[in-house]
Amino acid sequence: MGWVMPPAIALAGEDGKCGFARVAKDGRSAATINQNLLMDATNRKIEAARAALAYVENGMRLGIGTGSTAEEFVKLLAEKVADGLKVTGVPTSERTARLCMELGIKLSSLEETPVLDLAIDGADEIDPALDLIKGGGGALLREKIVATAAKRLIIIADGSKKVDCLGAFPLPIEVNRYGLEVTRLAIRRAAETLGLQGELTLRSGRDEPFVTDGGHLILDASFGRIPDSRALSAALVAIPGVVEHGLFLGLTTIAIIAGEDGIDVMQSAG
Ligand SMILES: O=C(CO)[C@H](O)[C@H](O)COP(=O)(O)O
Repeated sequence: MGWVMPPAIALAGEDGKCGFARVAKDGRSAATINQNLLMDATNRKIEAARAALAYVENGMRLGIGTGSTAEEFVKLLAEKVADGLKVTGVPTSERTARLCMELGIKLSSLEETPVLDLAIDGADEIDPALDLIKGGGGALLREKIVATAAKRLIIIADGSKKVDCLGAFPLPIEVNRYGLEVTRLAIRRAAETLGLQGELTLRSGRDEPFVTDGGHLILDASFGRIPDSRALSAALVAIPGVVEHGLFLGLTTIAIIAGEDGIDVMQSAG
């Protein structure tokens, strides 16, 4: 599951000051407004997913992402499949595989289908160069392998995912269980060398701690701002206990972002 949290809302209090109040000036409760914000975000995810469908052609080998936005895409894709579209999907997680199977989308594996025409996935953050933070749903390793197997990667998201600089969303780092504390220290040292500081939190889940489809753990790194994502990426992959990290650099072909003013389609310069 992605980090789908309603943003905290600042409502006008009785004294007219901006602050958190239980009832807005127009009488709507915070719960109602939060519900509406969630609905807006969901509708935008659906619109981005619908726009991505236009890139799917009959016979395609398709990488299928993980998370709430990717799931909206899966539901729309399943409708097209029911109408006769033929695609072969390669899922990026067990969760996505289950949904595809429930909805009748034919699946394959990367062993059988190592080259994909297109991958479609969500993201936690997207910067102006279309570099990403991914892995809020814990599927970053398979997502990155699938994205790399695909000739094109289309990212679908609602406008809240757009950032000027990556890093406000905690960076997921998938690590081996063995030597966890050694790896944590090595990540901290590597980050500090690059001027980055912040908590490295072991992700918890229904099973404690959260365990990825590959059987690994996730450390979420709250750096706040990552000015040089390429240097951080290189430093992280050099640490033996790091399996993969959620910086997706230079992989995105197109980002489809649904915001307040409609859909923005951004193409990578590369
Ligand atoms: O990287 C991911 C999963 O590992 C997701 O694509 C990312 O977390 C976005 O999720 P959502 O669409 O639910 O906001």
